[in-house]
Amino acid sequence: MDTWLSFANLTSFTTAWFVVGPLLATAWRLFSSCFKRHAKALLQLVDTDVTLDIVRRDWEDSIKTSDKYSEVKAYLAASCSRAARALRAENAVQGDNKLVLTMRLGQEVSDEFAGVTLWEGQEVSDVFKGVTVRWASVWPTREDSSQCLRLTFHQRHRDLVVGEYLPHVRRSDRNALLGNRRRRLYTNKTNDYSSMGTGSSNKVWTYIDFEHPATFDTLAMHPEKKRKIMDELDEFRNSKDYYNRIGKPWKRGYLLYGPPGTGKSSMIAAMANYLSYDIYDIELTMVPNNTNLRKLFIETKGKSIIVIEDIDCSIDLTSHRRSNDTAATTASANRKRKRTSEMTLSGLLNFIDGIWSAHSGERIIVFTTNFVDKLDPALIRRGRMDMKLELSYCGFEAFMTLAKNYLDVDAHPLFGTINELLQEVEITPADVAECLLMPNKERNEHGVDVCLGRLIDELRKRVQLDKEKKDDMKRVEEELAASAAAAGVDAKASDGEDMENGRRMVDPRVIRRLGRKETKEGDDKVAAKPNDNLAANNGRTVYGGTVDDSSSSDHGDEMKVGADAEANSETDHRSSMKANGDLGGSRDGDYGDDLDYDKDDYDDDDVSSEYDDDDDEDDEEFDDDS
Ligand SMILES: Nc1ncnc2c1ncn2[C@@H]1O[C@H](COP(=O)(O)OP(=O)(O)OP(=O)(O)O)[C@@H](O)[C@H]1O
Repeated sequence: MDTWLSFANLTSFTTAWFVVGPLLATAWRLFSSCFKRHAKALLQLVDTDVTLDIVRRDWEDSIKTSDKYSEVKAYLAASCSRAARALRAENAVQGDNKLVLTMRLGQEVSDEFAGVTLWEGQEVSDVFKGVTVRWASVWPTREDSSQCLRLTFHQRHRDLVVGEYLPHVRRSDRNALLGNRRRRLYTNKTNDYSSMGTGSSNKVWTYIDFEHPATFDTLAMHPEKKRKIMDELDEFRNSKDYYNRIGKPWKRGYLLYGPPGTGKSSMIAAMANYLSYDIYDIELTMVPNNTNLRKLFIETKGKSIIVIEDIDCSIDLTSHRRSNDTAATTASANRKRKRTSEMTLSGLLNFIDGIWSAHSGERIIVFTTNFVDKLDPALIRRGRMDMKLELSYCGFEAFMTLAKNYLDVDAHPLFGTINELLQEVEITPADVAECLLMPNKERNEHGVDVCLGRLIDELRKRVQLDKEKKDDMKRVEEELAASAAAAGVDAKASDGEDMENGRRMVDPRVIRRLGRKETKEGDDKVAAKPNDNLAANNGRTVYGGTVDDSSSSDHGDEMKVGADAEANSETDHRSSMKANGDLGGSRDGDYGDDLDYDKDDYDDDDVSSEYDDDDDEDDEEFDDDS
């Protein structure tokens, strides 16, 4: 009976459970969803914070760290040393042994603004117009792959934070933010980074501290010119609104040109030190194509100087636009072109002032060259290169700066002599500086006299050599003219043309005739080559393509065979004159037969090995276009 009763109870309980269970479950579901809804509303009443993420990259496949991320990071880095526990030490400006502490990402940091700091453990808040905000650095997680700086603030301050605080952070001057952090000198990595991903390890630039001590004070140039450059730089850095108004990217282009040793690199260093900008020194020959160049430019930051030195050697800036101008193409240029990349002039121009140029705030682009005439006019046209600055030989004003820097003298009885000599000869500031360098052993009361005396000796030597060069030049011209007249060719027709860097080219027909050696008609291929590109340069008679200006201190009494100055097949100028001298007694119209070449110096093997290097275009260059 009991068993039956308990069985009946169990059955009714089970039945009841089957009926009541679902009802209970439904009721619970209703209750919990209702509770959750209200709990959420309740929570919102309690938790009033809003978070705003400043992400490192605006979208997944962005190739650039976003500007706002960099700006906020710089803003935070400036004040982190007071709050963050993980710091990074950077060198302070030169001469200052202190370290600049900046934030290491991954730490909660706080910021102080308007003089009030609320500090609570790791969380110090920035107070802006009485409103407190907090910052944190957030690393990517499995759910969210973006790295960001997270700003937390009360929701009722949303308008103030978004409308005023964030613009304030972004506007803050980076110089003030980074305090006296040392400037950086960036250079491009050598790898092909067009295929790189977007991770932070895939950086296209590497850098070192920029420690060049040149300033406008130490730069030797005319004070007025110097003042003008400094004024322009000041105007540029304060012209953000102006550039916005006229709809131009906030950038400025400088072309620095002049002979080696006249201070182009020193000028760039002085500009960077004056503006407190970083320098990005682009080695164009390491950039395989335009895609890589784009990546490089995009990864530069504002407040920087982008430098491309010796632009004429880095990229072929002439042939694309002047394919017919074969005469200006030299053998060495052709070789360099072979080495260079698929990067083009138009690719470069695109980054100077194309649609890619307008990013990341103010920047200065500087090109340097020793040969301004070689550059494509498109590259240096107005608007693209805002200022073309010639750095030239040392004048008296520039010398005075060097004397002050090197010898600490403002006046000296020898200055008058130096002034006179400087007007007679060309000497670079680098060469003057060399004379004024005072070794330890000379540092006594006569040291200044010794250095100035050394400079005067050097200047006098150059005056004498210049005179000799001019005499030689005159004689060569007379001899060429006489030879040409005898050959029935108008030597003046094309000579005097300034084909390259002031070098005088002589009518190729004269050259061909002068150079022909034991040749039959139509068979002058090898024999004519040594002389095909004879050029007279300041008294030097040069066979081949390029005159190396740096060898001008060799004072010109030389004859060279070869495509460029690296060719060391030099011989005494006098022997070349011998060849020319024999021309005078040559037979009518056939000077080649009478040429008395020194076989050792003009051995065919030497000649052909010189020319083997050249490509077809070189031959074109030497073609007689008559
Ligand atoms: N205008 C100048 N003022 C002060 N120093 C100078 C000047 N020009 C040259 N010098 C001295 O000569 C050295 C070489 O100068 P710098 O490298 O600036 O010349 P550059 O024109 O850039 O030469 P290059 O074309 O060969 O690169 C400098 O370290 C500096 O000591």
